This record gives sequence, C-alpha cells and structure tokens, in this order.
Amino acid sequence: MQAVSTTQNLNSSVIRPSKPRRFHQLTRSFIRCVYHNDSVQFPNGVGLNRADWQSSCAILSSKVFSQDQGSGDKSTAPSNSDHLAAAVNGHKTSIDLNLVPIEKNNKPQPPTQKPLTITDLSPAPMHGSQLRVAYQGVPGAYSEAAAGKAYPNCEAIPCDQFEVAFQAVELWIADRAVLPVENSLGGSIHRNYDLLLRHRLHIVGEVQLPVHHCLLALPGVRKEYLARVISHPQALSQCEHTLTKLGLNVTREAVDDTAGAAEYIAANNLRDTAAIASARAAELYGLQILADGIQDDSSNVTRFVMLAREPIIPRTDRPFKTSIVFAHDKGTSVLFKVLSAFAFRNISLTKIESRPHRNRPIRLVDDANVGTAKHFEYMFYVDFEASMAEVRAQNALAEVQEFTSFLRVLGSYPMDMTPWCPSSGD
Ligand SMILES: O=C(O)C(=O)C[C@]1(C(=O)O)C=C[C@@H](O)C=C1
Repeated sequence: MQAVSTTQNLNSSVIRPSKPRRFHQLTRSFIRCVYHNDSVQFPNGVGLNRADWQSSCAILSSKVFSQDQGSGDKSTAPSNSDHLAAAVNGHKTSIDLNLVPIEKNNKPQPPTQKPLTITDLSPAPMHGSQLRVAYQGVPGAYSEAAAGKAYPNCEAIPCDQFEVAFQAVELWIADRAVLPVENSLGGSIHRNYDLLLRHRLHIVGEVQLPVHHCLLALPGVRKEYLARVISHPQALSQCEHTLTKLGLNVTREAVDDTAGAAEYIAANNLRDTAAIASARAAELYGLQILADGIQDDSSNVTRFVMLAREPIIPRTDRPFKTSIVFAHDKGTSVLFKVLSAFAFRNISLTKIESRPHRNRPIRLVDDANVGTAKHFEYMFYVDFEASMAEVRAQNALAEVQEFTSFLRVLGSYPMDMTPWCPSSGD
C-alpha cells in the first residue's frame, strides 16, 4: 500500500526537516519581494494590508511568538520567515476534481497522481493562476471533496500526511490546505490541532462536509467472503455499529485515508478485504459498492479548516468565527475566568478542546502533609462566534491575555453557513 507505508516511513523526517543553506538564501530574497510596502498579495490577486489587520485585532504578538510549544525548538521547526520560503513547485499535478478519467467500458484507470511526500518539497518555479489546495489522502478522499467544496475549480494536491499539507503551503507548493479538525461521530482530529500550533499557518475559512460512507470491494466479491475491512481510523469508528449490524465477521485495520484503502484493494487484487470509502473512490479504483450509507448516523459530518500563509482581514458584515489557543501557568483554575471573558460579552463558544502541553505536560504541587499532586497541563483551543473586527472580541481577548501565559489567534474567518443537508450518497 504505497501511500500508507510511505507515510509511516517518512514520519520522523517530515516532522524534523533539515534546512539546506540555499533554502535560507532564497527565503530572504523572496520575502523582500512579496512584502514590498508591507502588504501581501495573495495568488488570487487580493491584496492585504497587514497593518490594518494587526491593529484591528491588537493581539499579543510578543507572547504569541515566544511560547509556541511545538516550535519552541527553533533549530528543527521552520521559523516564521522560513514559512514564506522560496517559490517552489517541484510537484506537478494534473488532476482536476471533476475531471478524473473513467473509461467507457467500466474499467476505470486509477489516478496516476501520487500523494506529495517530503522529497517533493524542493524549490522550483512559481505556478500559474489556479488556486492550489493541499489535502491529506489520495483522490477520492473526503478531504479532496472538502477542498473542492471550499475552493471550487481549485487544483487539489494530494499529500501523504497532514504535516506535508502544512509544509506544502509553507513552501509555496500550494496556496491553501484543507484539513479535517473534527467529526460529528468520531470527535476531534487531534493531530491537526497539534500541527496548527506547531506551524504558522492561519485559518482563513471552514467547510463542513456531510460524510457518506460505502463498503467497497472488488467486483464479484460478496460480504460473506470478507475477512478484513480497512479504512481511515475515523471512518472505521464512524461505521463501527453498522459493520457489526451487517453481521460481518471481519478484522478492522486502520490505514491513512479512505480512498487509499480502496486503491490498495484494487492494486493488490484483494478479494477478502473491503474498504470504507466514498462512492467516488469506488468509481476511481474500480470497486463495487457492497453497502451504501454505512455511517452510524446519517447526519455524519466532518468540519475542515482552510489554511493559508496569511490571515484574512476580519469583517463584520457576515457571521465570523475566531479560533484561539492558550495556556496558563496556574492550572485549570484559570479556565473559568477565561471562559467568562466571553460569557460576559455574550460571545458564544462553539468548541473547546484541550491537548497536553508539550513543553510542560505535568505540574507538581508539593504538600508536605499529603505528598505530591501531579496535575496535567494543557493547551486549550477555543472557537468563538465573533469576528476579530468586533470590539467585544478584541476586549475579550485582551482580558483573556491577562489570565494566560500564552495566547495565539489561529484565525478569524467566515463561518460555513451553507444549508444543512445530511449525507445523501454523492
Ligand atoms: O480518509 C479520508 O478520506 C479523509 O479525508 C480523512 C477523514 C478524517 O481525517 O477524518 C476525513 C473525513 C472523514 O471523517 C473520514 C476521514
């Protein structure tokens, strides 16, 4: 299974990339030309004035840049300026979301497009005008569909890991990344929360995608022949009860993405294995649909965030959401105070998530009489329903800053307000 094993082998090298000397030199000259006049030009032609945005949210830059937990080791994680690195385009992709070759005789050609790996992240010329959007997985993955929903007509760039999608944007191989952060059945995708903190990309939007799973197998295979079901761990957990109800006597195996599971079955002609994946993956890899709509809940939905190198300028003429992450020195007792900064201003929280504090996971409290208490320390991620262009949001964050030792705004972005339509199978 190419995509799956590649991913696992690359894990350590991707997280700690080595930076050749030439990389730094290119980086500096490129920054000079992009940040001319202190304004940033997006590839789509939209100009941003950084001063406007920075003053409008008036946030906390010294804390923000000094205390990022994952990137604290500057020798290994790319710095902010490194992220605006040289124009690179070593990865030539050809696939269009709507233009996947499917032959008339029902013998589909599997897509030739390979997931981006760390070796593709090398400098090369700038790209053309089509927005290039990195996602994790191979064609047919839900993340690819989310990229297409977020940016219709984009060029979707498959990446073999979440981290590679982040790096693709940082290295200008892609203009945006679209990554899952939570699912209505499976919960949070913690890896991406951790990566948001470690990298310097900004959340510029969100998109919610109804996820409709199918059980796929090679043509002619019947459910009774199956010994194994493979898929992304989230997809397996989203279908857990239905698999049991179908009476399948199968082992479950996790792989990197749903469509990759379908591709693997087709490539290896596995007649005892089924994949949980989309109907589009069945079409792409020539599998049949044994069961349709096997998610445990028909309103199964995954929320994705769109990431860019620069923030968007927050507005007040439509509903906005803001995502922050913070930590504090005084244990969880501060949490109530932080949350009340929003409650007092009638700002609704839509999500709160905690992750272990990497640099300082445990706080010891010694009491001579009873011993040593060991408290876990956390990074808290909060989404709230307000734009950073609103004074109440700015005031709330100014107050939050009083209680916290670290605070970073991950992004202030338009809420996905598309009408609700549970997964229908397309
Ligand atoms: O494997 C895929 O197809 C993905 O896009 C990944 C992913 C996830 O990470 O949660 C996305 C949406 C679904 O919830 C299941 C899997």
